[in-house]
Amino acid sequence: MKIFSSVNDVKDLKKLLKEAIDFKSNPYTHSELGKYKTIGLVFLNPSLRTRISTQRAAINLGMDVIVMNMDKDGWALETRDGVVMNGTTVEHIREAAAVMGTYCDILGLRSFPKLKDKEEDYSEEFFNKFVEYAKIPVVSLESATRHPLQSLADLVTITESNLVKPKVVLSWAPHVKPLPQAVPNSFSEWMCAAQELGMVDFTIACPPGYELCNDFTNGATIVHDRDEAIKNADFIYVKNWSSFEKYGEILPVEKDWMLKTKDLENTNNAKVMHCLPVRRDLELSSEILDGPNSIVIQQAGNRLFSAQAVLKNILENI
Ligand SMILES: NCCC[C@H](NC(=O)CCC(=O)O)C(=O)O
Ligand SMILES: NC(=O)OP(=O)(O)O
Repeated sequence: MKIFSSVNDVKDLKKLLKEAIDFKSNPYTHSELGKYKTIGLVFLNPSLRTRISTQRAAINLGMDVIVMNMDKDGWALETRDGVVMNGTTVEHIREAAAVMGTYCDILGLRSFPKLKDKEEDYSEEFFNKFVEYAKIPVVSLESATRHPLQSLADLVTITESNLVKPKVVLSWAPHVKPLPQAVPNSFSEWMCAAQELGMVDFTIACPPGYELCNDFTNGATIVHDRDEAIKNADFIYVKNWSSFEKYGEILPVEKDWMLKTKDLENTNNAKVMHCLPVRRDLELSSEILDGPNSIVIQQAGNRLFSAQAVLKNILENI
């Protein structure tokens, strides 16, 4: 593996899952693999889980880690070609990515979408340019349209339950801010791939107008009635996202979509997931987060072993 930006970069999904699960019981089996290798983690947006789990994953593999908070500590980046840089941007991504590529063996990049221009965000222009100019392996730490390290950890969490073909429901949740579609797109893409392998049964529940881009939902059952969708569910993945159709907008929603304990009555005692950070009692009720059905901490814990499996695969190819 040279680039990790989506499920399409994974040759053998079941093998990668097994590697992640194996690292959970034996984190130091490859502690020499990354000796004298350095990963640079470049953040254009905030992060808690991705930052720390990827650092720890690299350390477990014997790597050195450099973190660059580009948004706070770097020069303002220009991404457009052919412009005279007489405004606020100081350094072009052509030089910035190329230079970081000479200092590191692997780079990780977090860059959220701007949510203004659908075409610009969905072309993954920023991530792709970074890959092109860095000229070394790059791992997505969440890009404009996907969050593959999160989705791998999500699939690890579902797989380690050992349920046979569990019913998994991605359930839209309310929020006060327009959030990216990256997490739900990516979760859906990975669940659709897992469904093709017979591993899960996958449904998306969202209010009308909140349907995700078709490119990510191939094979998913899509419904607008949340209560119907979660009947007999084994896992409910709660997440807010802004509208794809009316790009980046928050649309009026009739019903109360925040999941509460009583909503779990007709489920198969569903485990509740969320990528975090979560806004309590806005996106998800505290009674669920603090109750026995929440597995959000276990899910976040699996970020470490998922990142480790991905870095192992990249290190084996450089
Ligand atoms: N990396 C995990 C999710 C990141 C982002 N959440 C946020 O921006 C939350 C912001 C807030 O709640 O104000 C998202 O949903 O894509
Ligand atoms: N879930 C997740 O990616 O969290 P951070 O944004 O804190 O990294």
